[in-house]
Amino acid sequence: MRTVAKALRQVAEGKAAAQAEAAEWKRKYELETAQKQQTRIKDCGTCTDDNLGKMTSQLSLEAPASDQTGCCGNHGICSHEVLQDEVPGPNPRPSLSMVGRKASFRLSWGCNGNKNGQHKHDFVSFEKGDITTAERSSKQILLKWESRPQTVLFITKPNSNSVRVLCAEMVRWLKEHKNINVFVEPWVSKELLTDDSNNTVQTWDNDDDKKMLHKKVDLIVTLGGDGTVLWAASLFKGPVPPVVAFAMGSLGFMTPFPSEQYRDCLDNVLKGPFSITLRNRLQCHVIRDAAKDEIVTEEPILVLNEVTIDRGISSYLTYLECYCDSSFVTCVQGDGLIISTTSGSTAYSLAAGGSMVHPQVPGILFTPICPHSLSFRPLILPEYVTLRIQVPYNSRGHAWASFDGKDRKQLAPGDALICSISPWPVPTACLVDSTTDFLRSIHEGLHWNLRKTQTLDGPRD
Ligand SMILES: NC(=O)c1ccc[n+]([C@@H]2O[C@H](COP(=O)([O-])OP(=O)(O)OC[C@H]3O[C@@H](n4cnc5c(N)ncnc54)[C@H](O)[C@@H]3O)[C@@H](O)[C@H]2O)c1
Ligand SMILES: Nc1ncnc2c1ncn2[C@@H]1O[C@H](COP(=O)(O)OP(=O)(O)OP(=O)(O)O)[C@@H](O)[C@H]1O
Repeated sequence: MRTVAKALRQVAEGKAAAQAEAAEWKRKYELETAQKQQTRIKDCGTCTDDNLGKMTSQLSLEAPASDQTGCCGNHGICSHEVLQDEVPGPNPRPSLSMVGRKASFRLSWGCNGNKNGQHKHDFVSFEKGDITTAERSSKQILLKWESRPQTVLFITKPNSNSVRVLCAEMVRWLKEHKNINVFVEPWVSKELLTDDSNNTVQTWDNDDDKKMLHKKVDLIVTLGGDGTVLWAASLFKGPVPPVVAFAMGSLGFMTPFPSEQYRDCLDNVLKGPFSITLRNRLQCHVIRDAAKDEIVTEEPILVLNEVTIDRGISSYLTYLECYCDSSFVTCVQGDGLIISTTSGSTAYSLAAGGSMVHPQVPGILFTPICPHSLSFRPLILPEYVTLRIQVPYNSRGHAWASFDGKDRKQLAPGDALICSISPWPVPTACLVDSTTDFLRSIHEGLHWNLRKTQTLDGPRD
């Protein structure tokens, strides 16, 4: 019996290794294709130092010659790609014809007093108004507008009267005092219209328009808690415009801006420059055993916090085989496994015993949920790896994957989940800077290491 089990395991491992290799080649091919198709950075030498110029030699930005103007900065990546106004067709839809040009901006390293940019280690590339990052910057990133932002998308927590009232007030202020175009979700436009607060907000009426939001929106404003930030990010399957998250929830780990000071906060952001945290996301592919030979089985799912694979309603232990690139990591036997971003390190992963990690630390957290083993400690893996979580053929039950706590998908024996860092981070505006905001949130949100101070009286050395 043991020999048979060993043989079964060897077959499963062999198959899994082959699948891992196939998954890795597919990922590399997709990444290379995406880089070739996307952009080419030409003649941007004045805004990058030699080091950066070498690293960005493979990437380039195709900006139409007529739009290409001289670089304006010395320590950042500029793009002068400005999207053409939509030319109204025979019956132009208001949401299309009213949108002006998308603002362009420059990302630079906020090194204190250092003028020659020698701190630049990794780079952030800016392509056609979309922020992508192949590596992580090791310094505070600043966003500086190169043209005035004109369009703001509001994402609000549902079923909250205070949020609805504030949203209507902010929309009115932005339109009357800042001449900003406002987009809202379809259900919000109905509320604002019934409120008659300001019936010239724009929305979308189909998925094609929704997919093009990142080409029209300069800034996202969220009114709610962390879940509203997660929801806002989930609307963007590719590049995400900068997010300004106002705190209207209970915890507010990713919502640093006080809602009562929205005028000053938005003034500062619209004027710029302002600090941003590039929050990496995980892109997850479900590979069905039945469709293992097809190149792509299901749409990738992007998560800002984590993807969990658990036993769902099954009363059996989960049994998951985990691979990192093509190396076998371990078998998880317990309630499940959390694969988390550093932003999600203070969420479910923390509750399951994982570490709290600064959101700018490049990494992927690997945290078991109630493992039935005394020695299974959480891991933090590099951000450049691809993880494959396989439900083995000899697993007693199915597993369930959930993405940022939602959209559960059942995984049958033989199915696998492939996870890697997405090239589309969520750029969130900082109230102060990435580190100050992170420390404030663990102090105020989680009361981290809050302890009475020992008094002076008592024994001495
Ligand atoms: N046992 C747990 O701690 C547990 C269980 C399920 C889900 N969650 C978390 O809830 C998230 C979904 O959030 P939601 O608001 O949609 O659901 P929700 O309304 O159930 O809120 C869950 C709580 O997690 C907090 N939270 C969310 N993201 C966070 C982050 N990055 N850092 C610190 N706290 C965070 C929220 O503020 C909220 O208080 C999931 O991604 C998961 O991380 C936690
Ligand atoms: N615009 C939206 N449309 C649909 N669902 C949303 C939207 N905004 C937020 N949600 C969902 O509503 C839930 C609650 O949102 P959120 O977490 O922001 O508020 P909260 O729970 O009151 O605050 P906290 O998370 O700080 O406790 C989340 O699960 C989130 O996914």
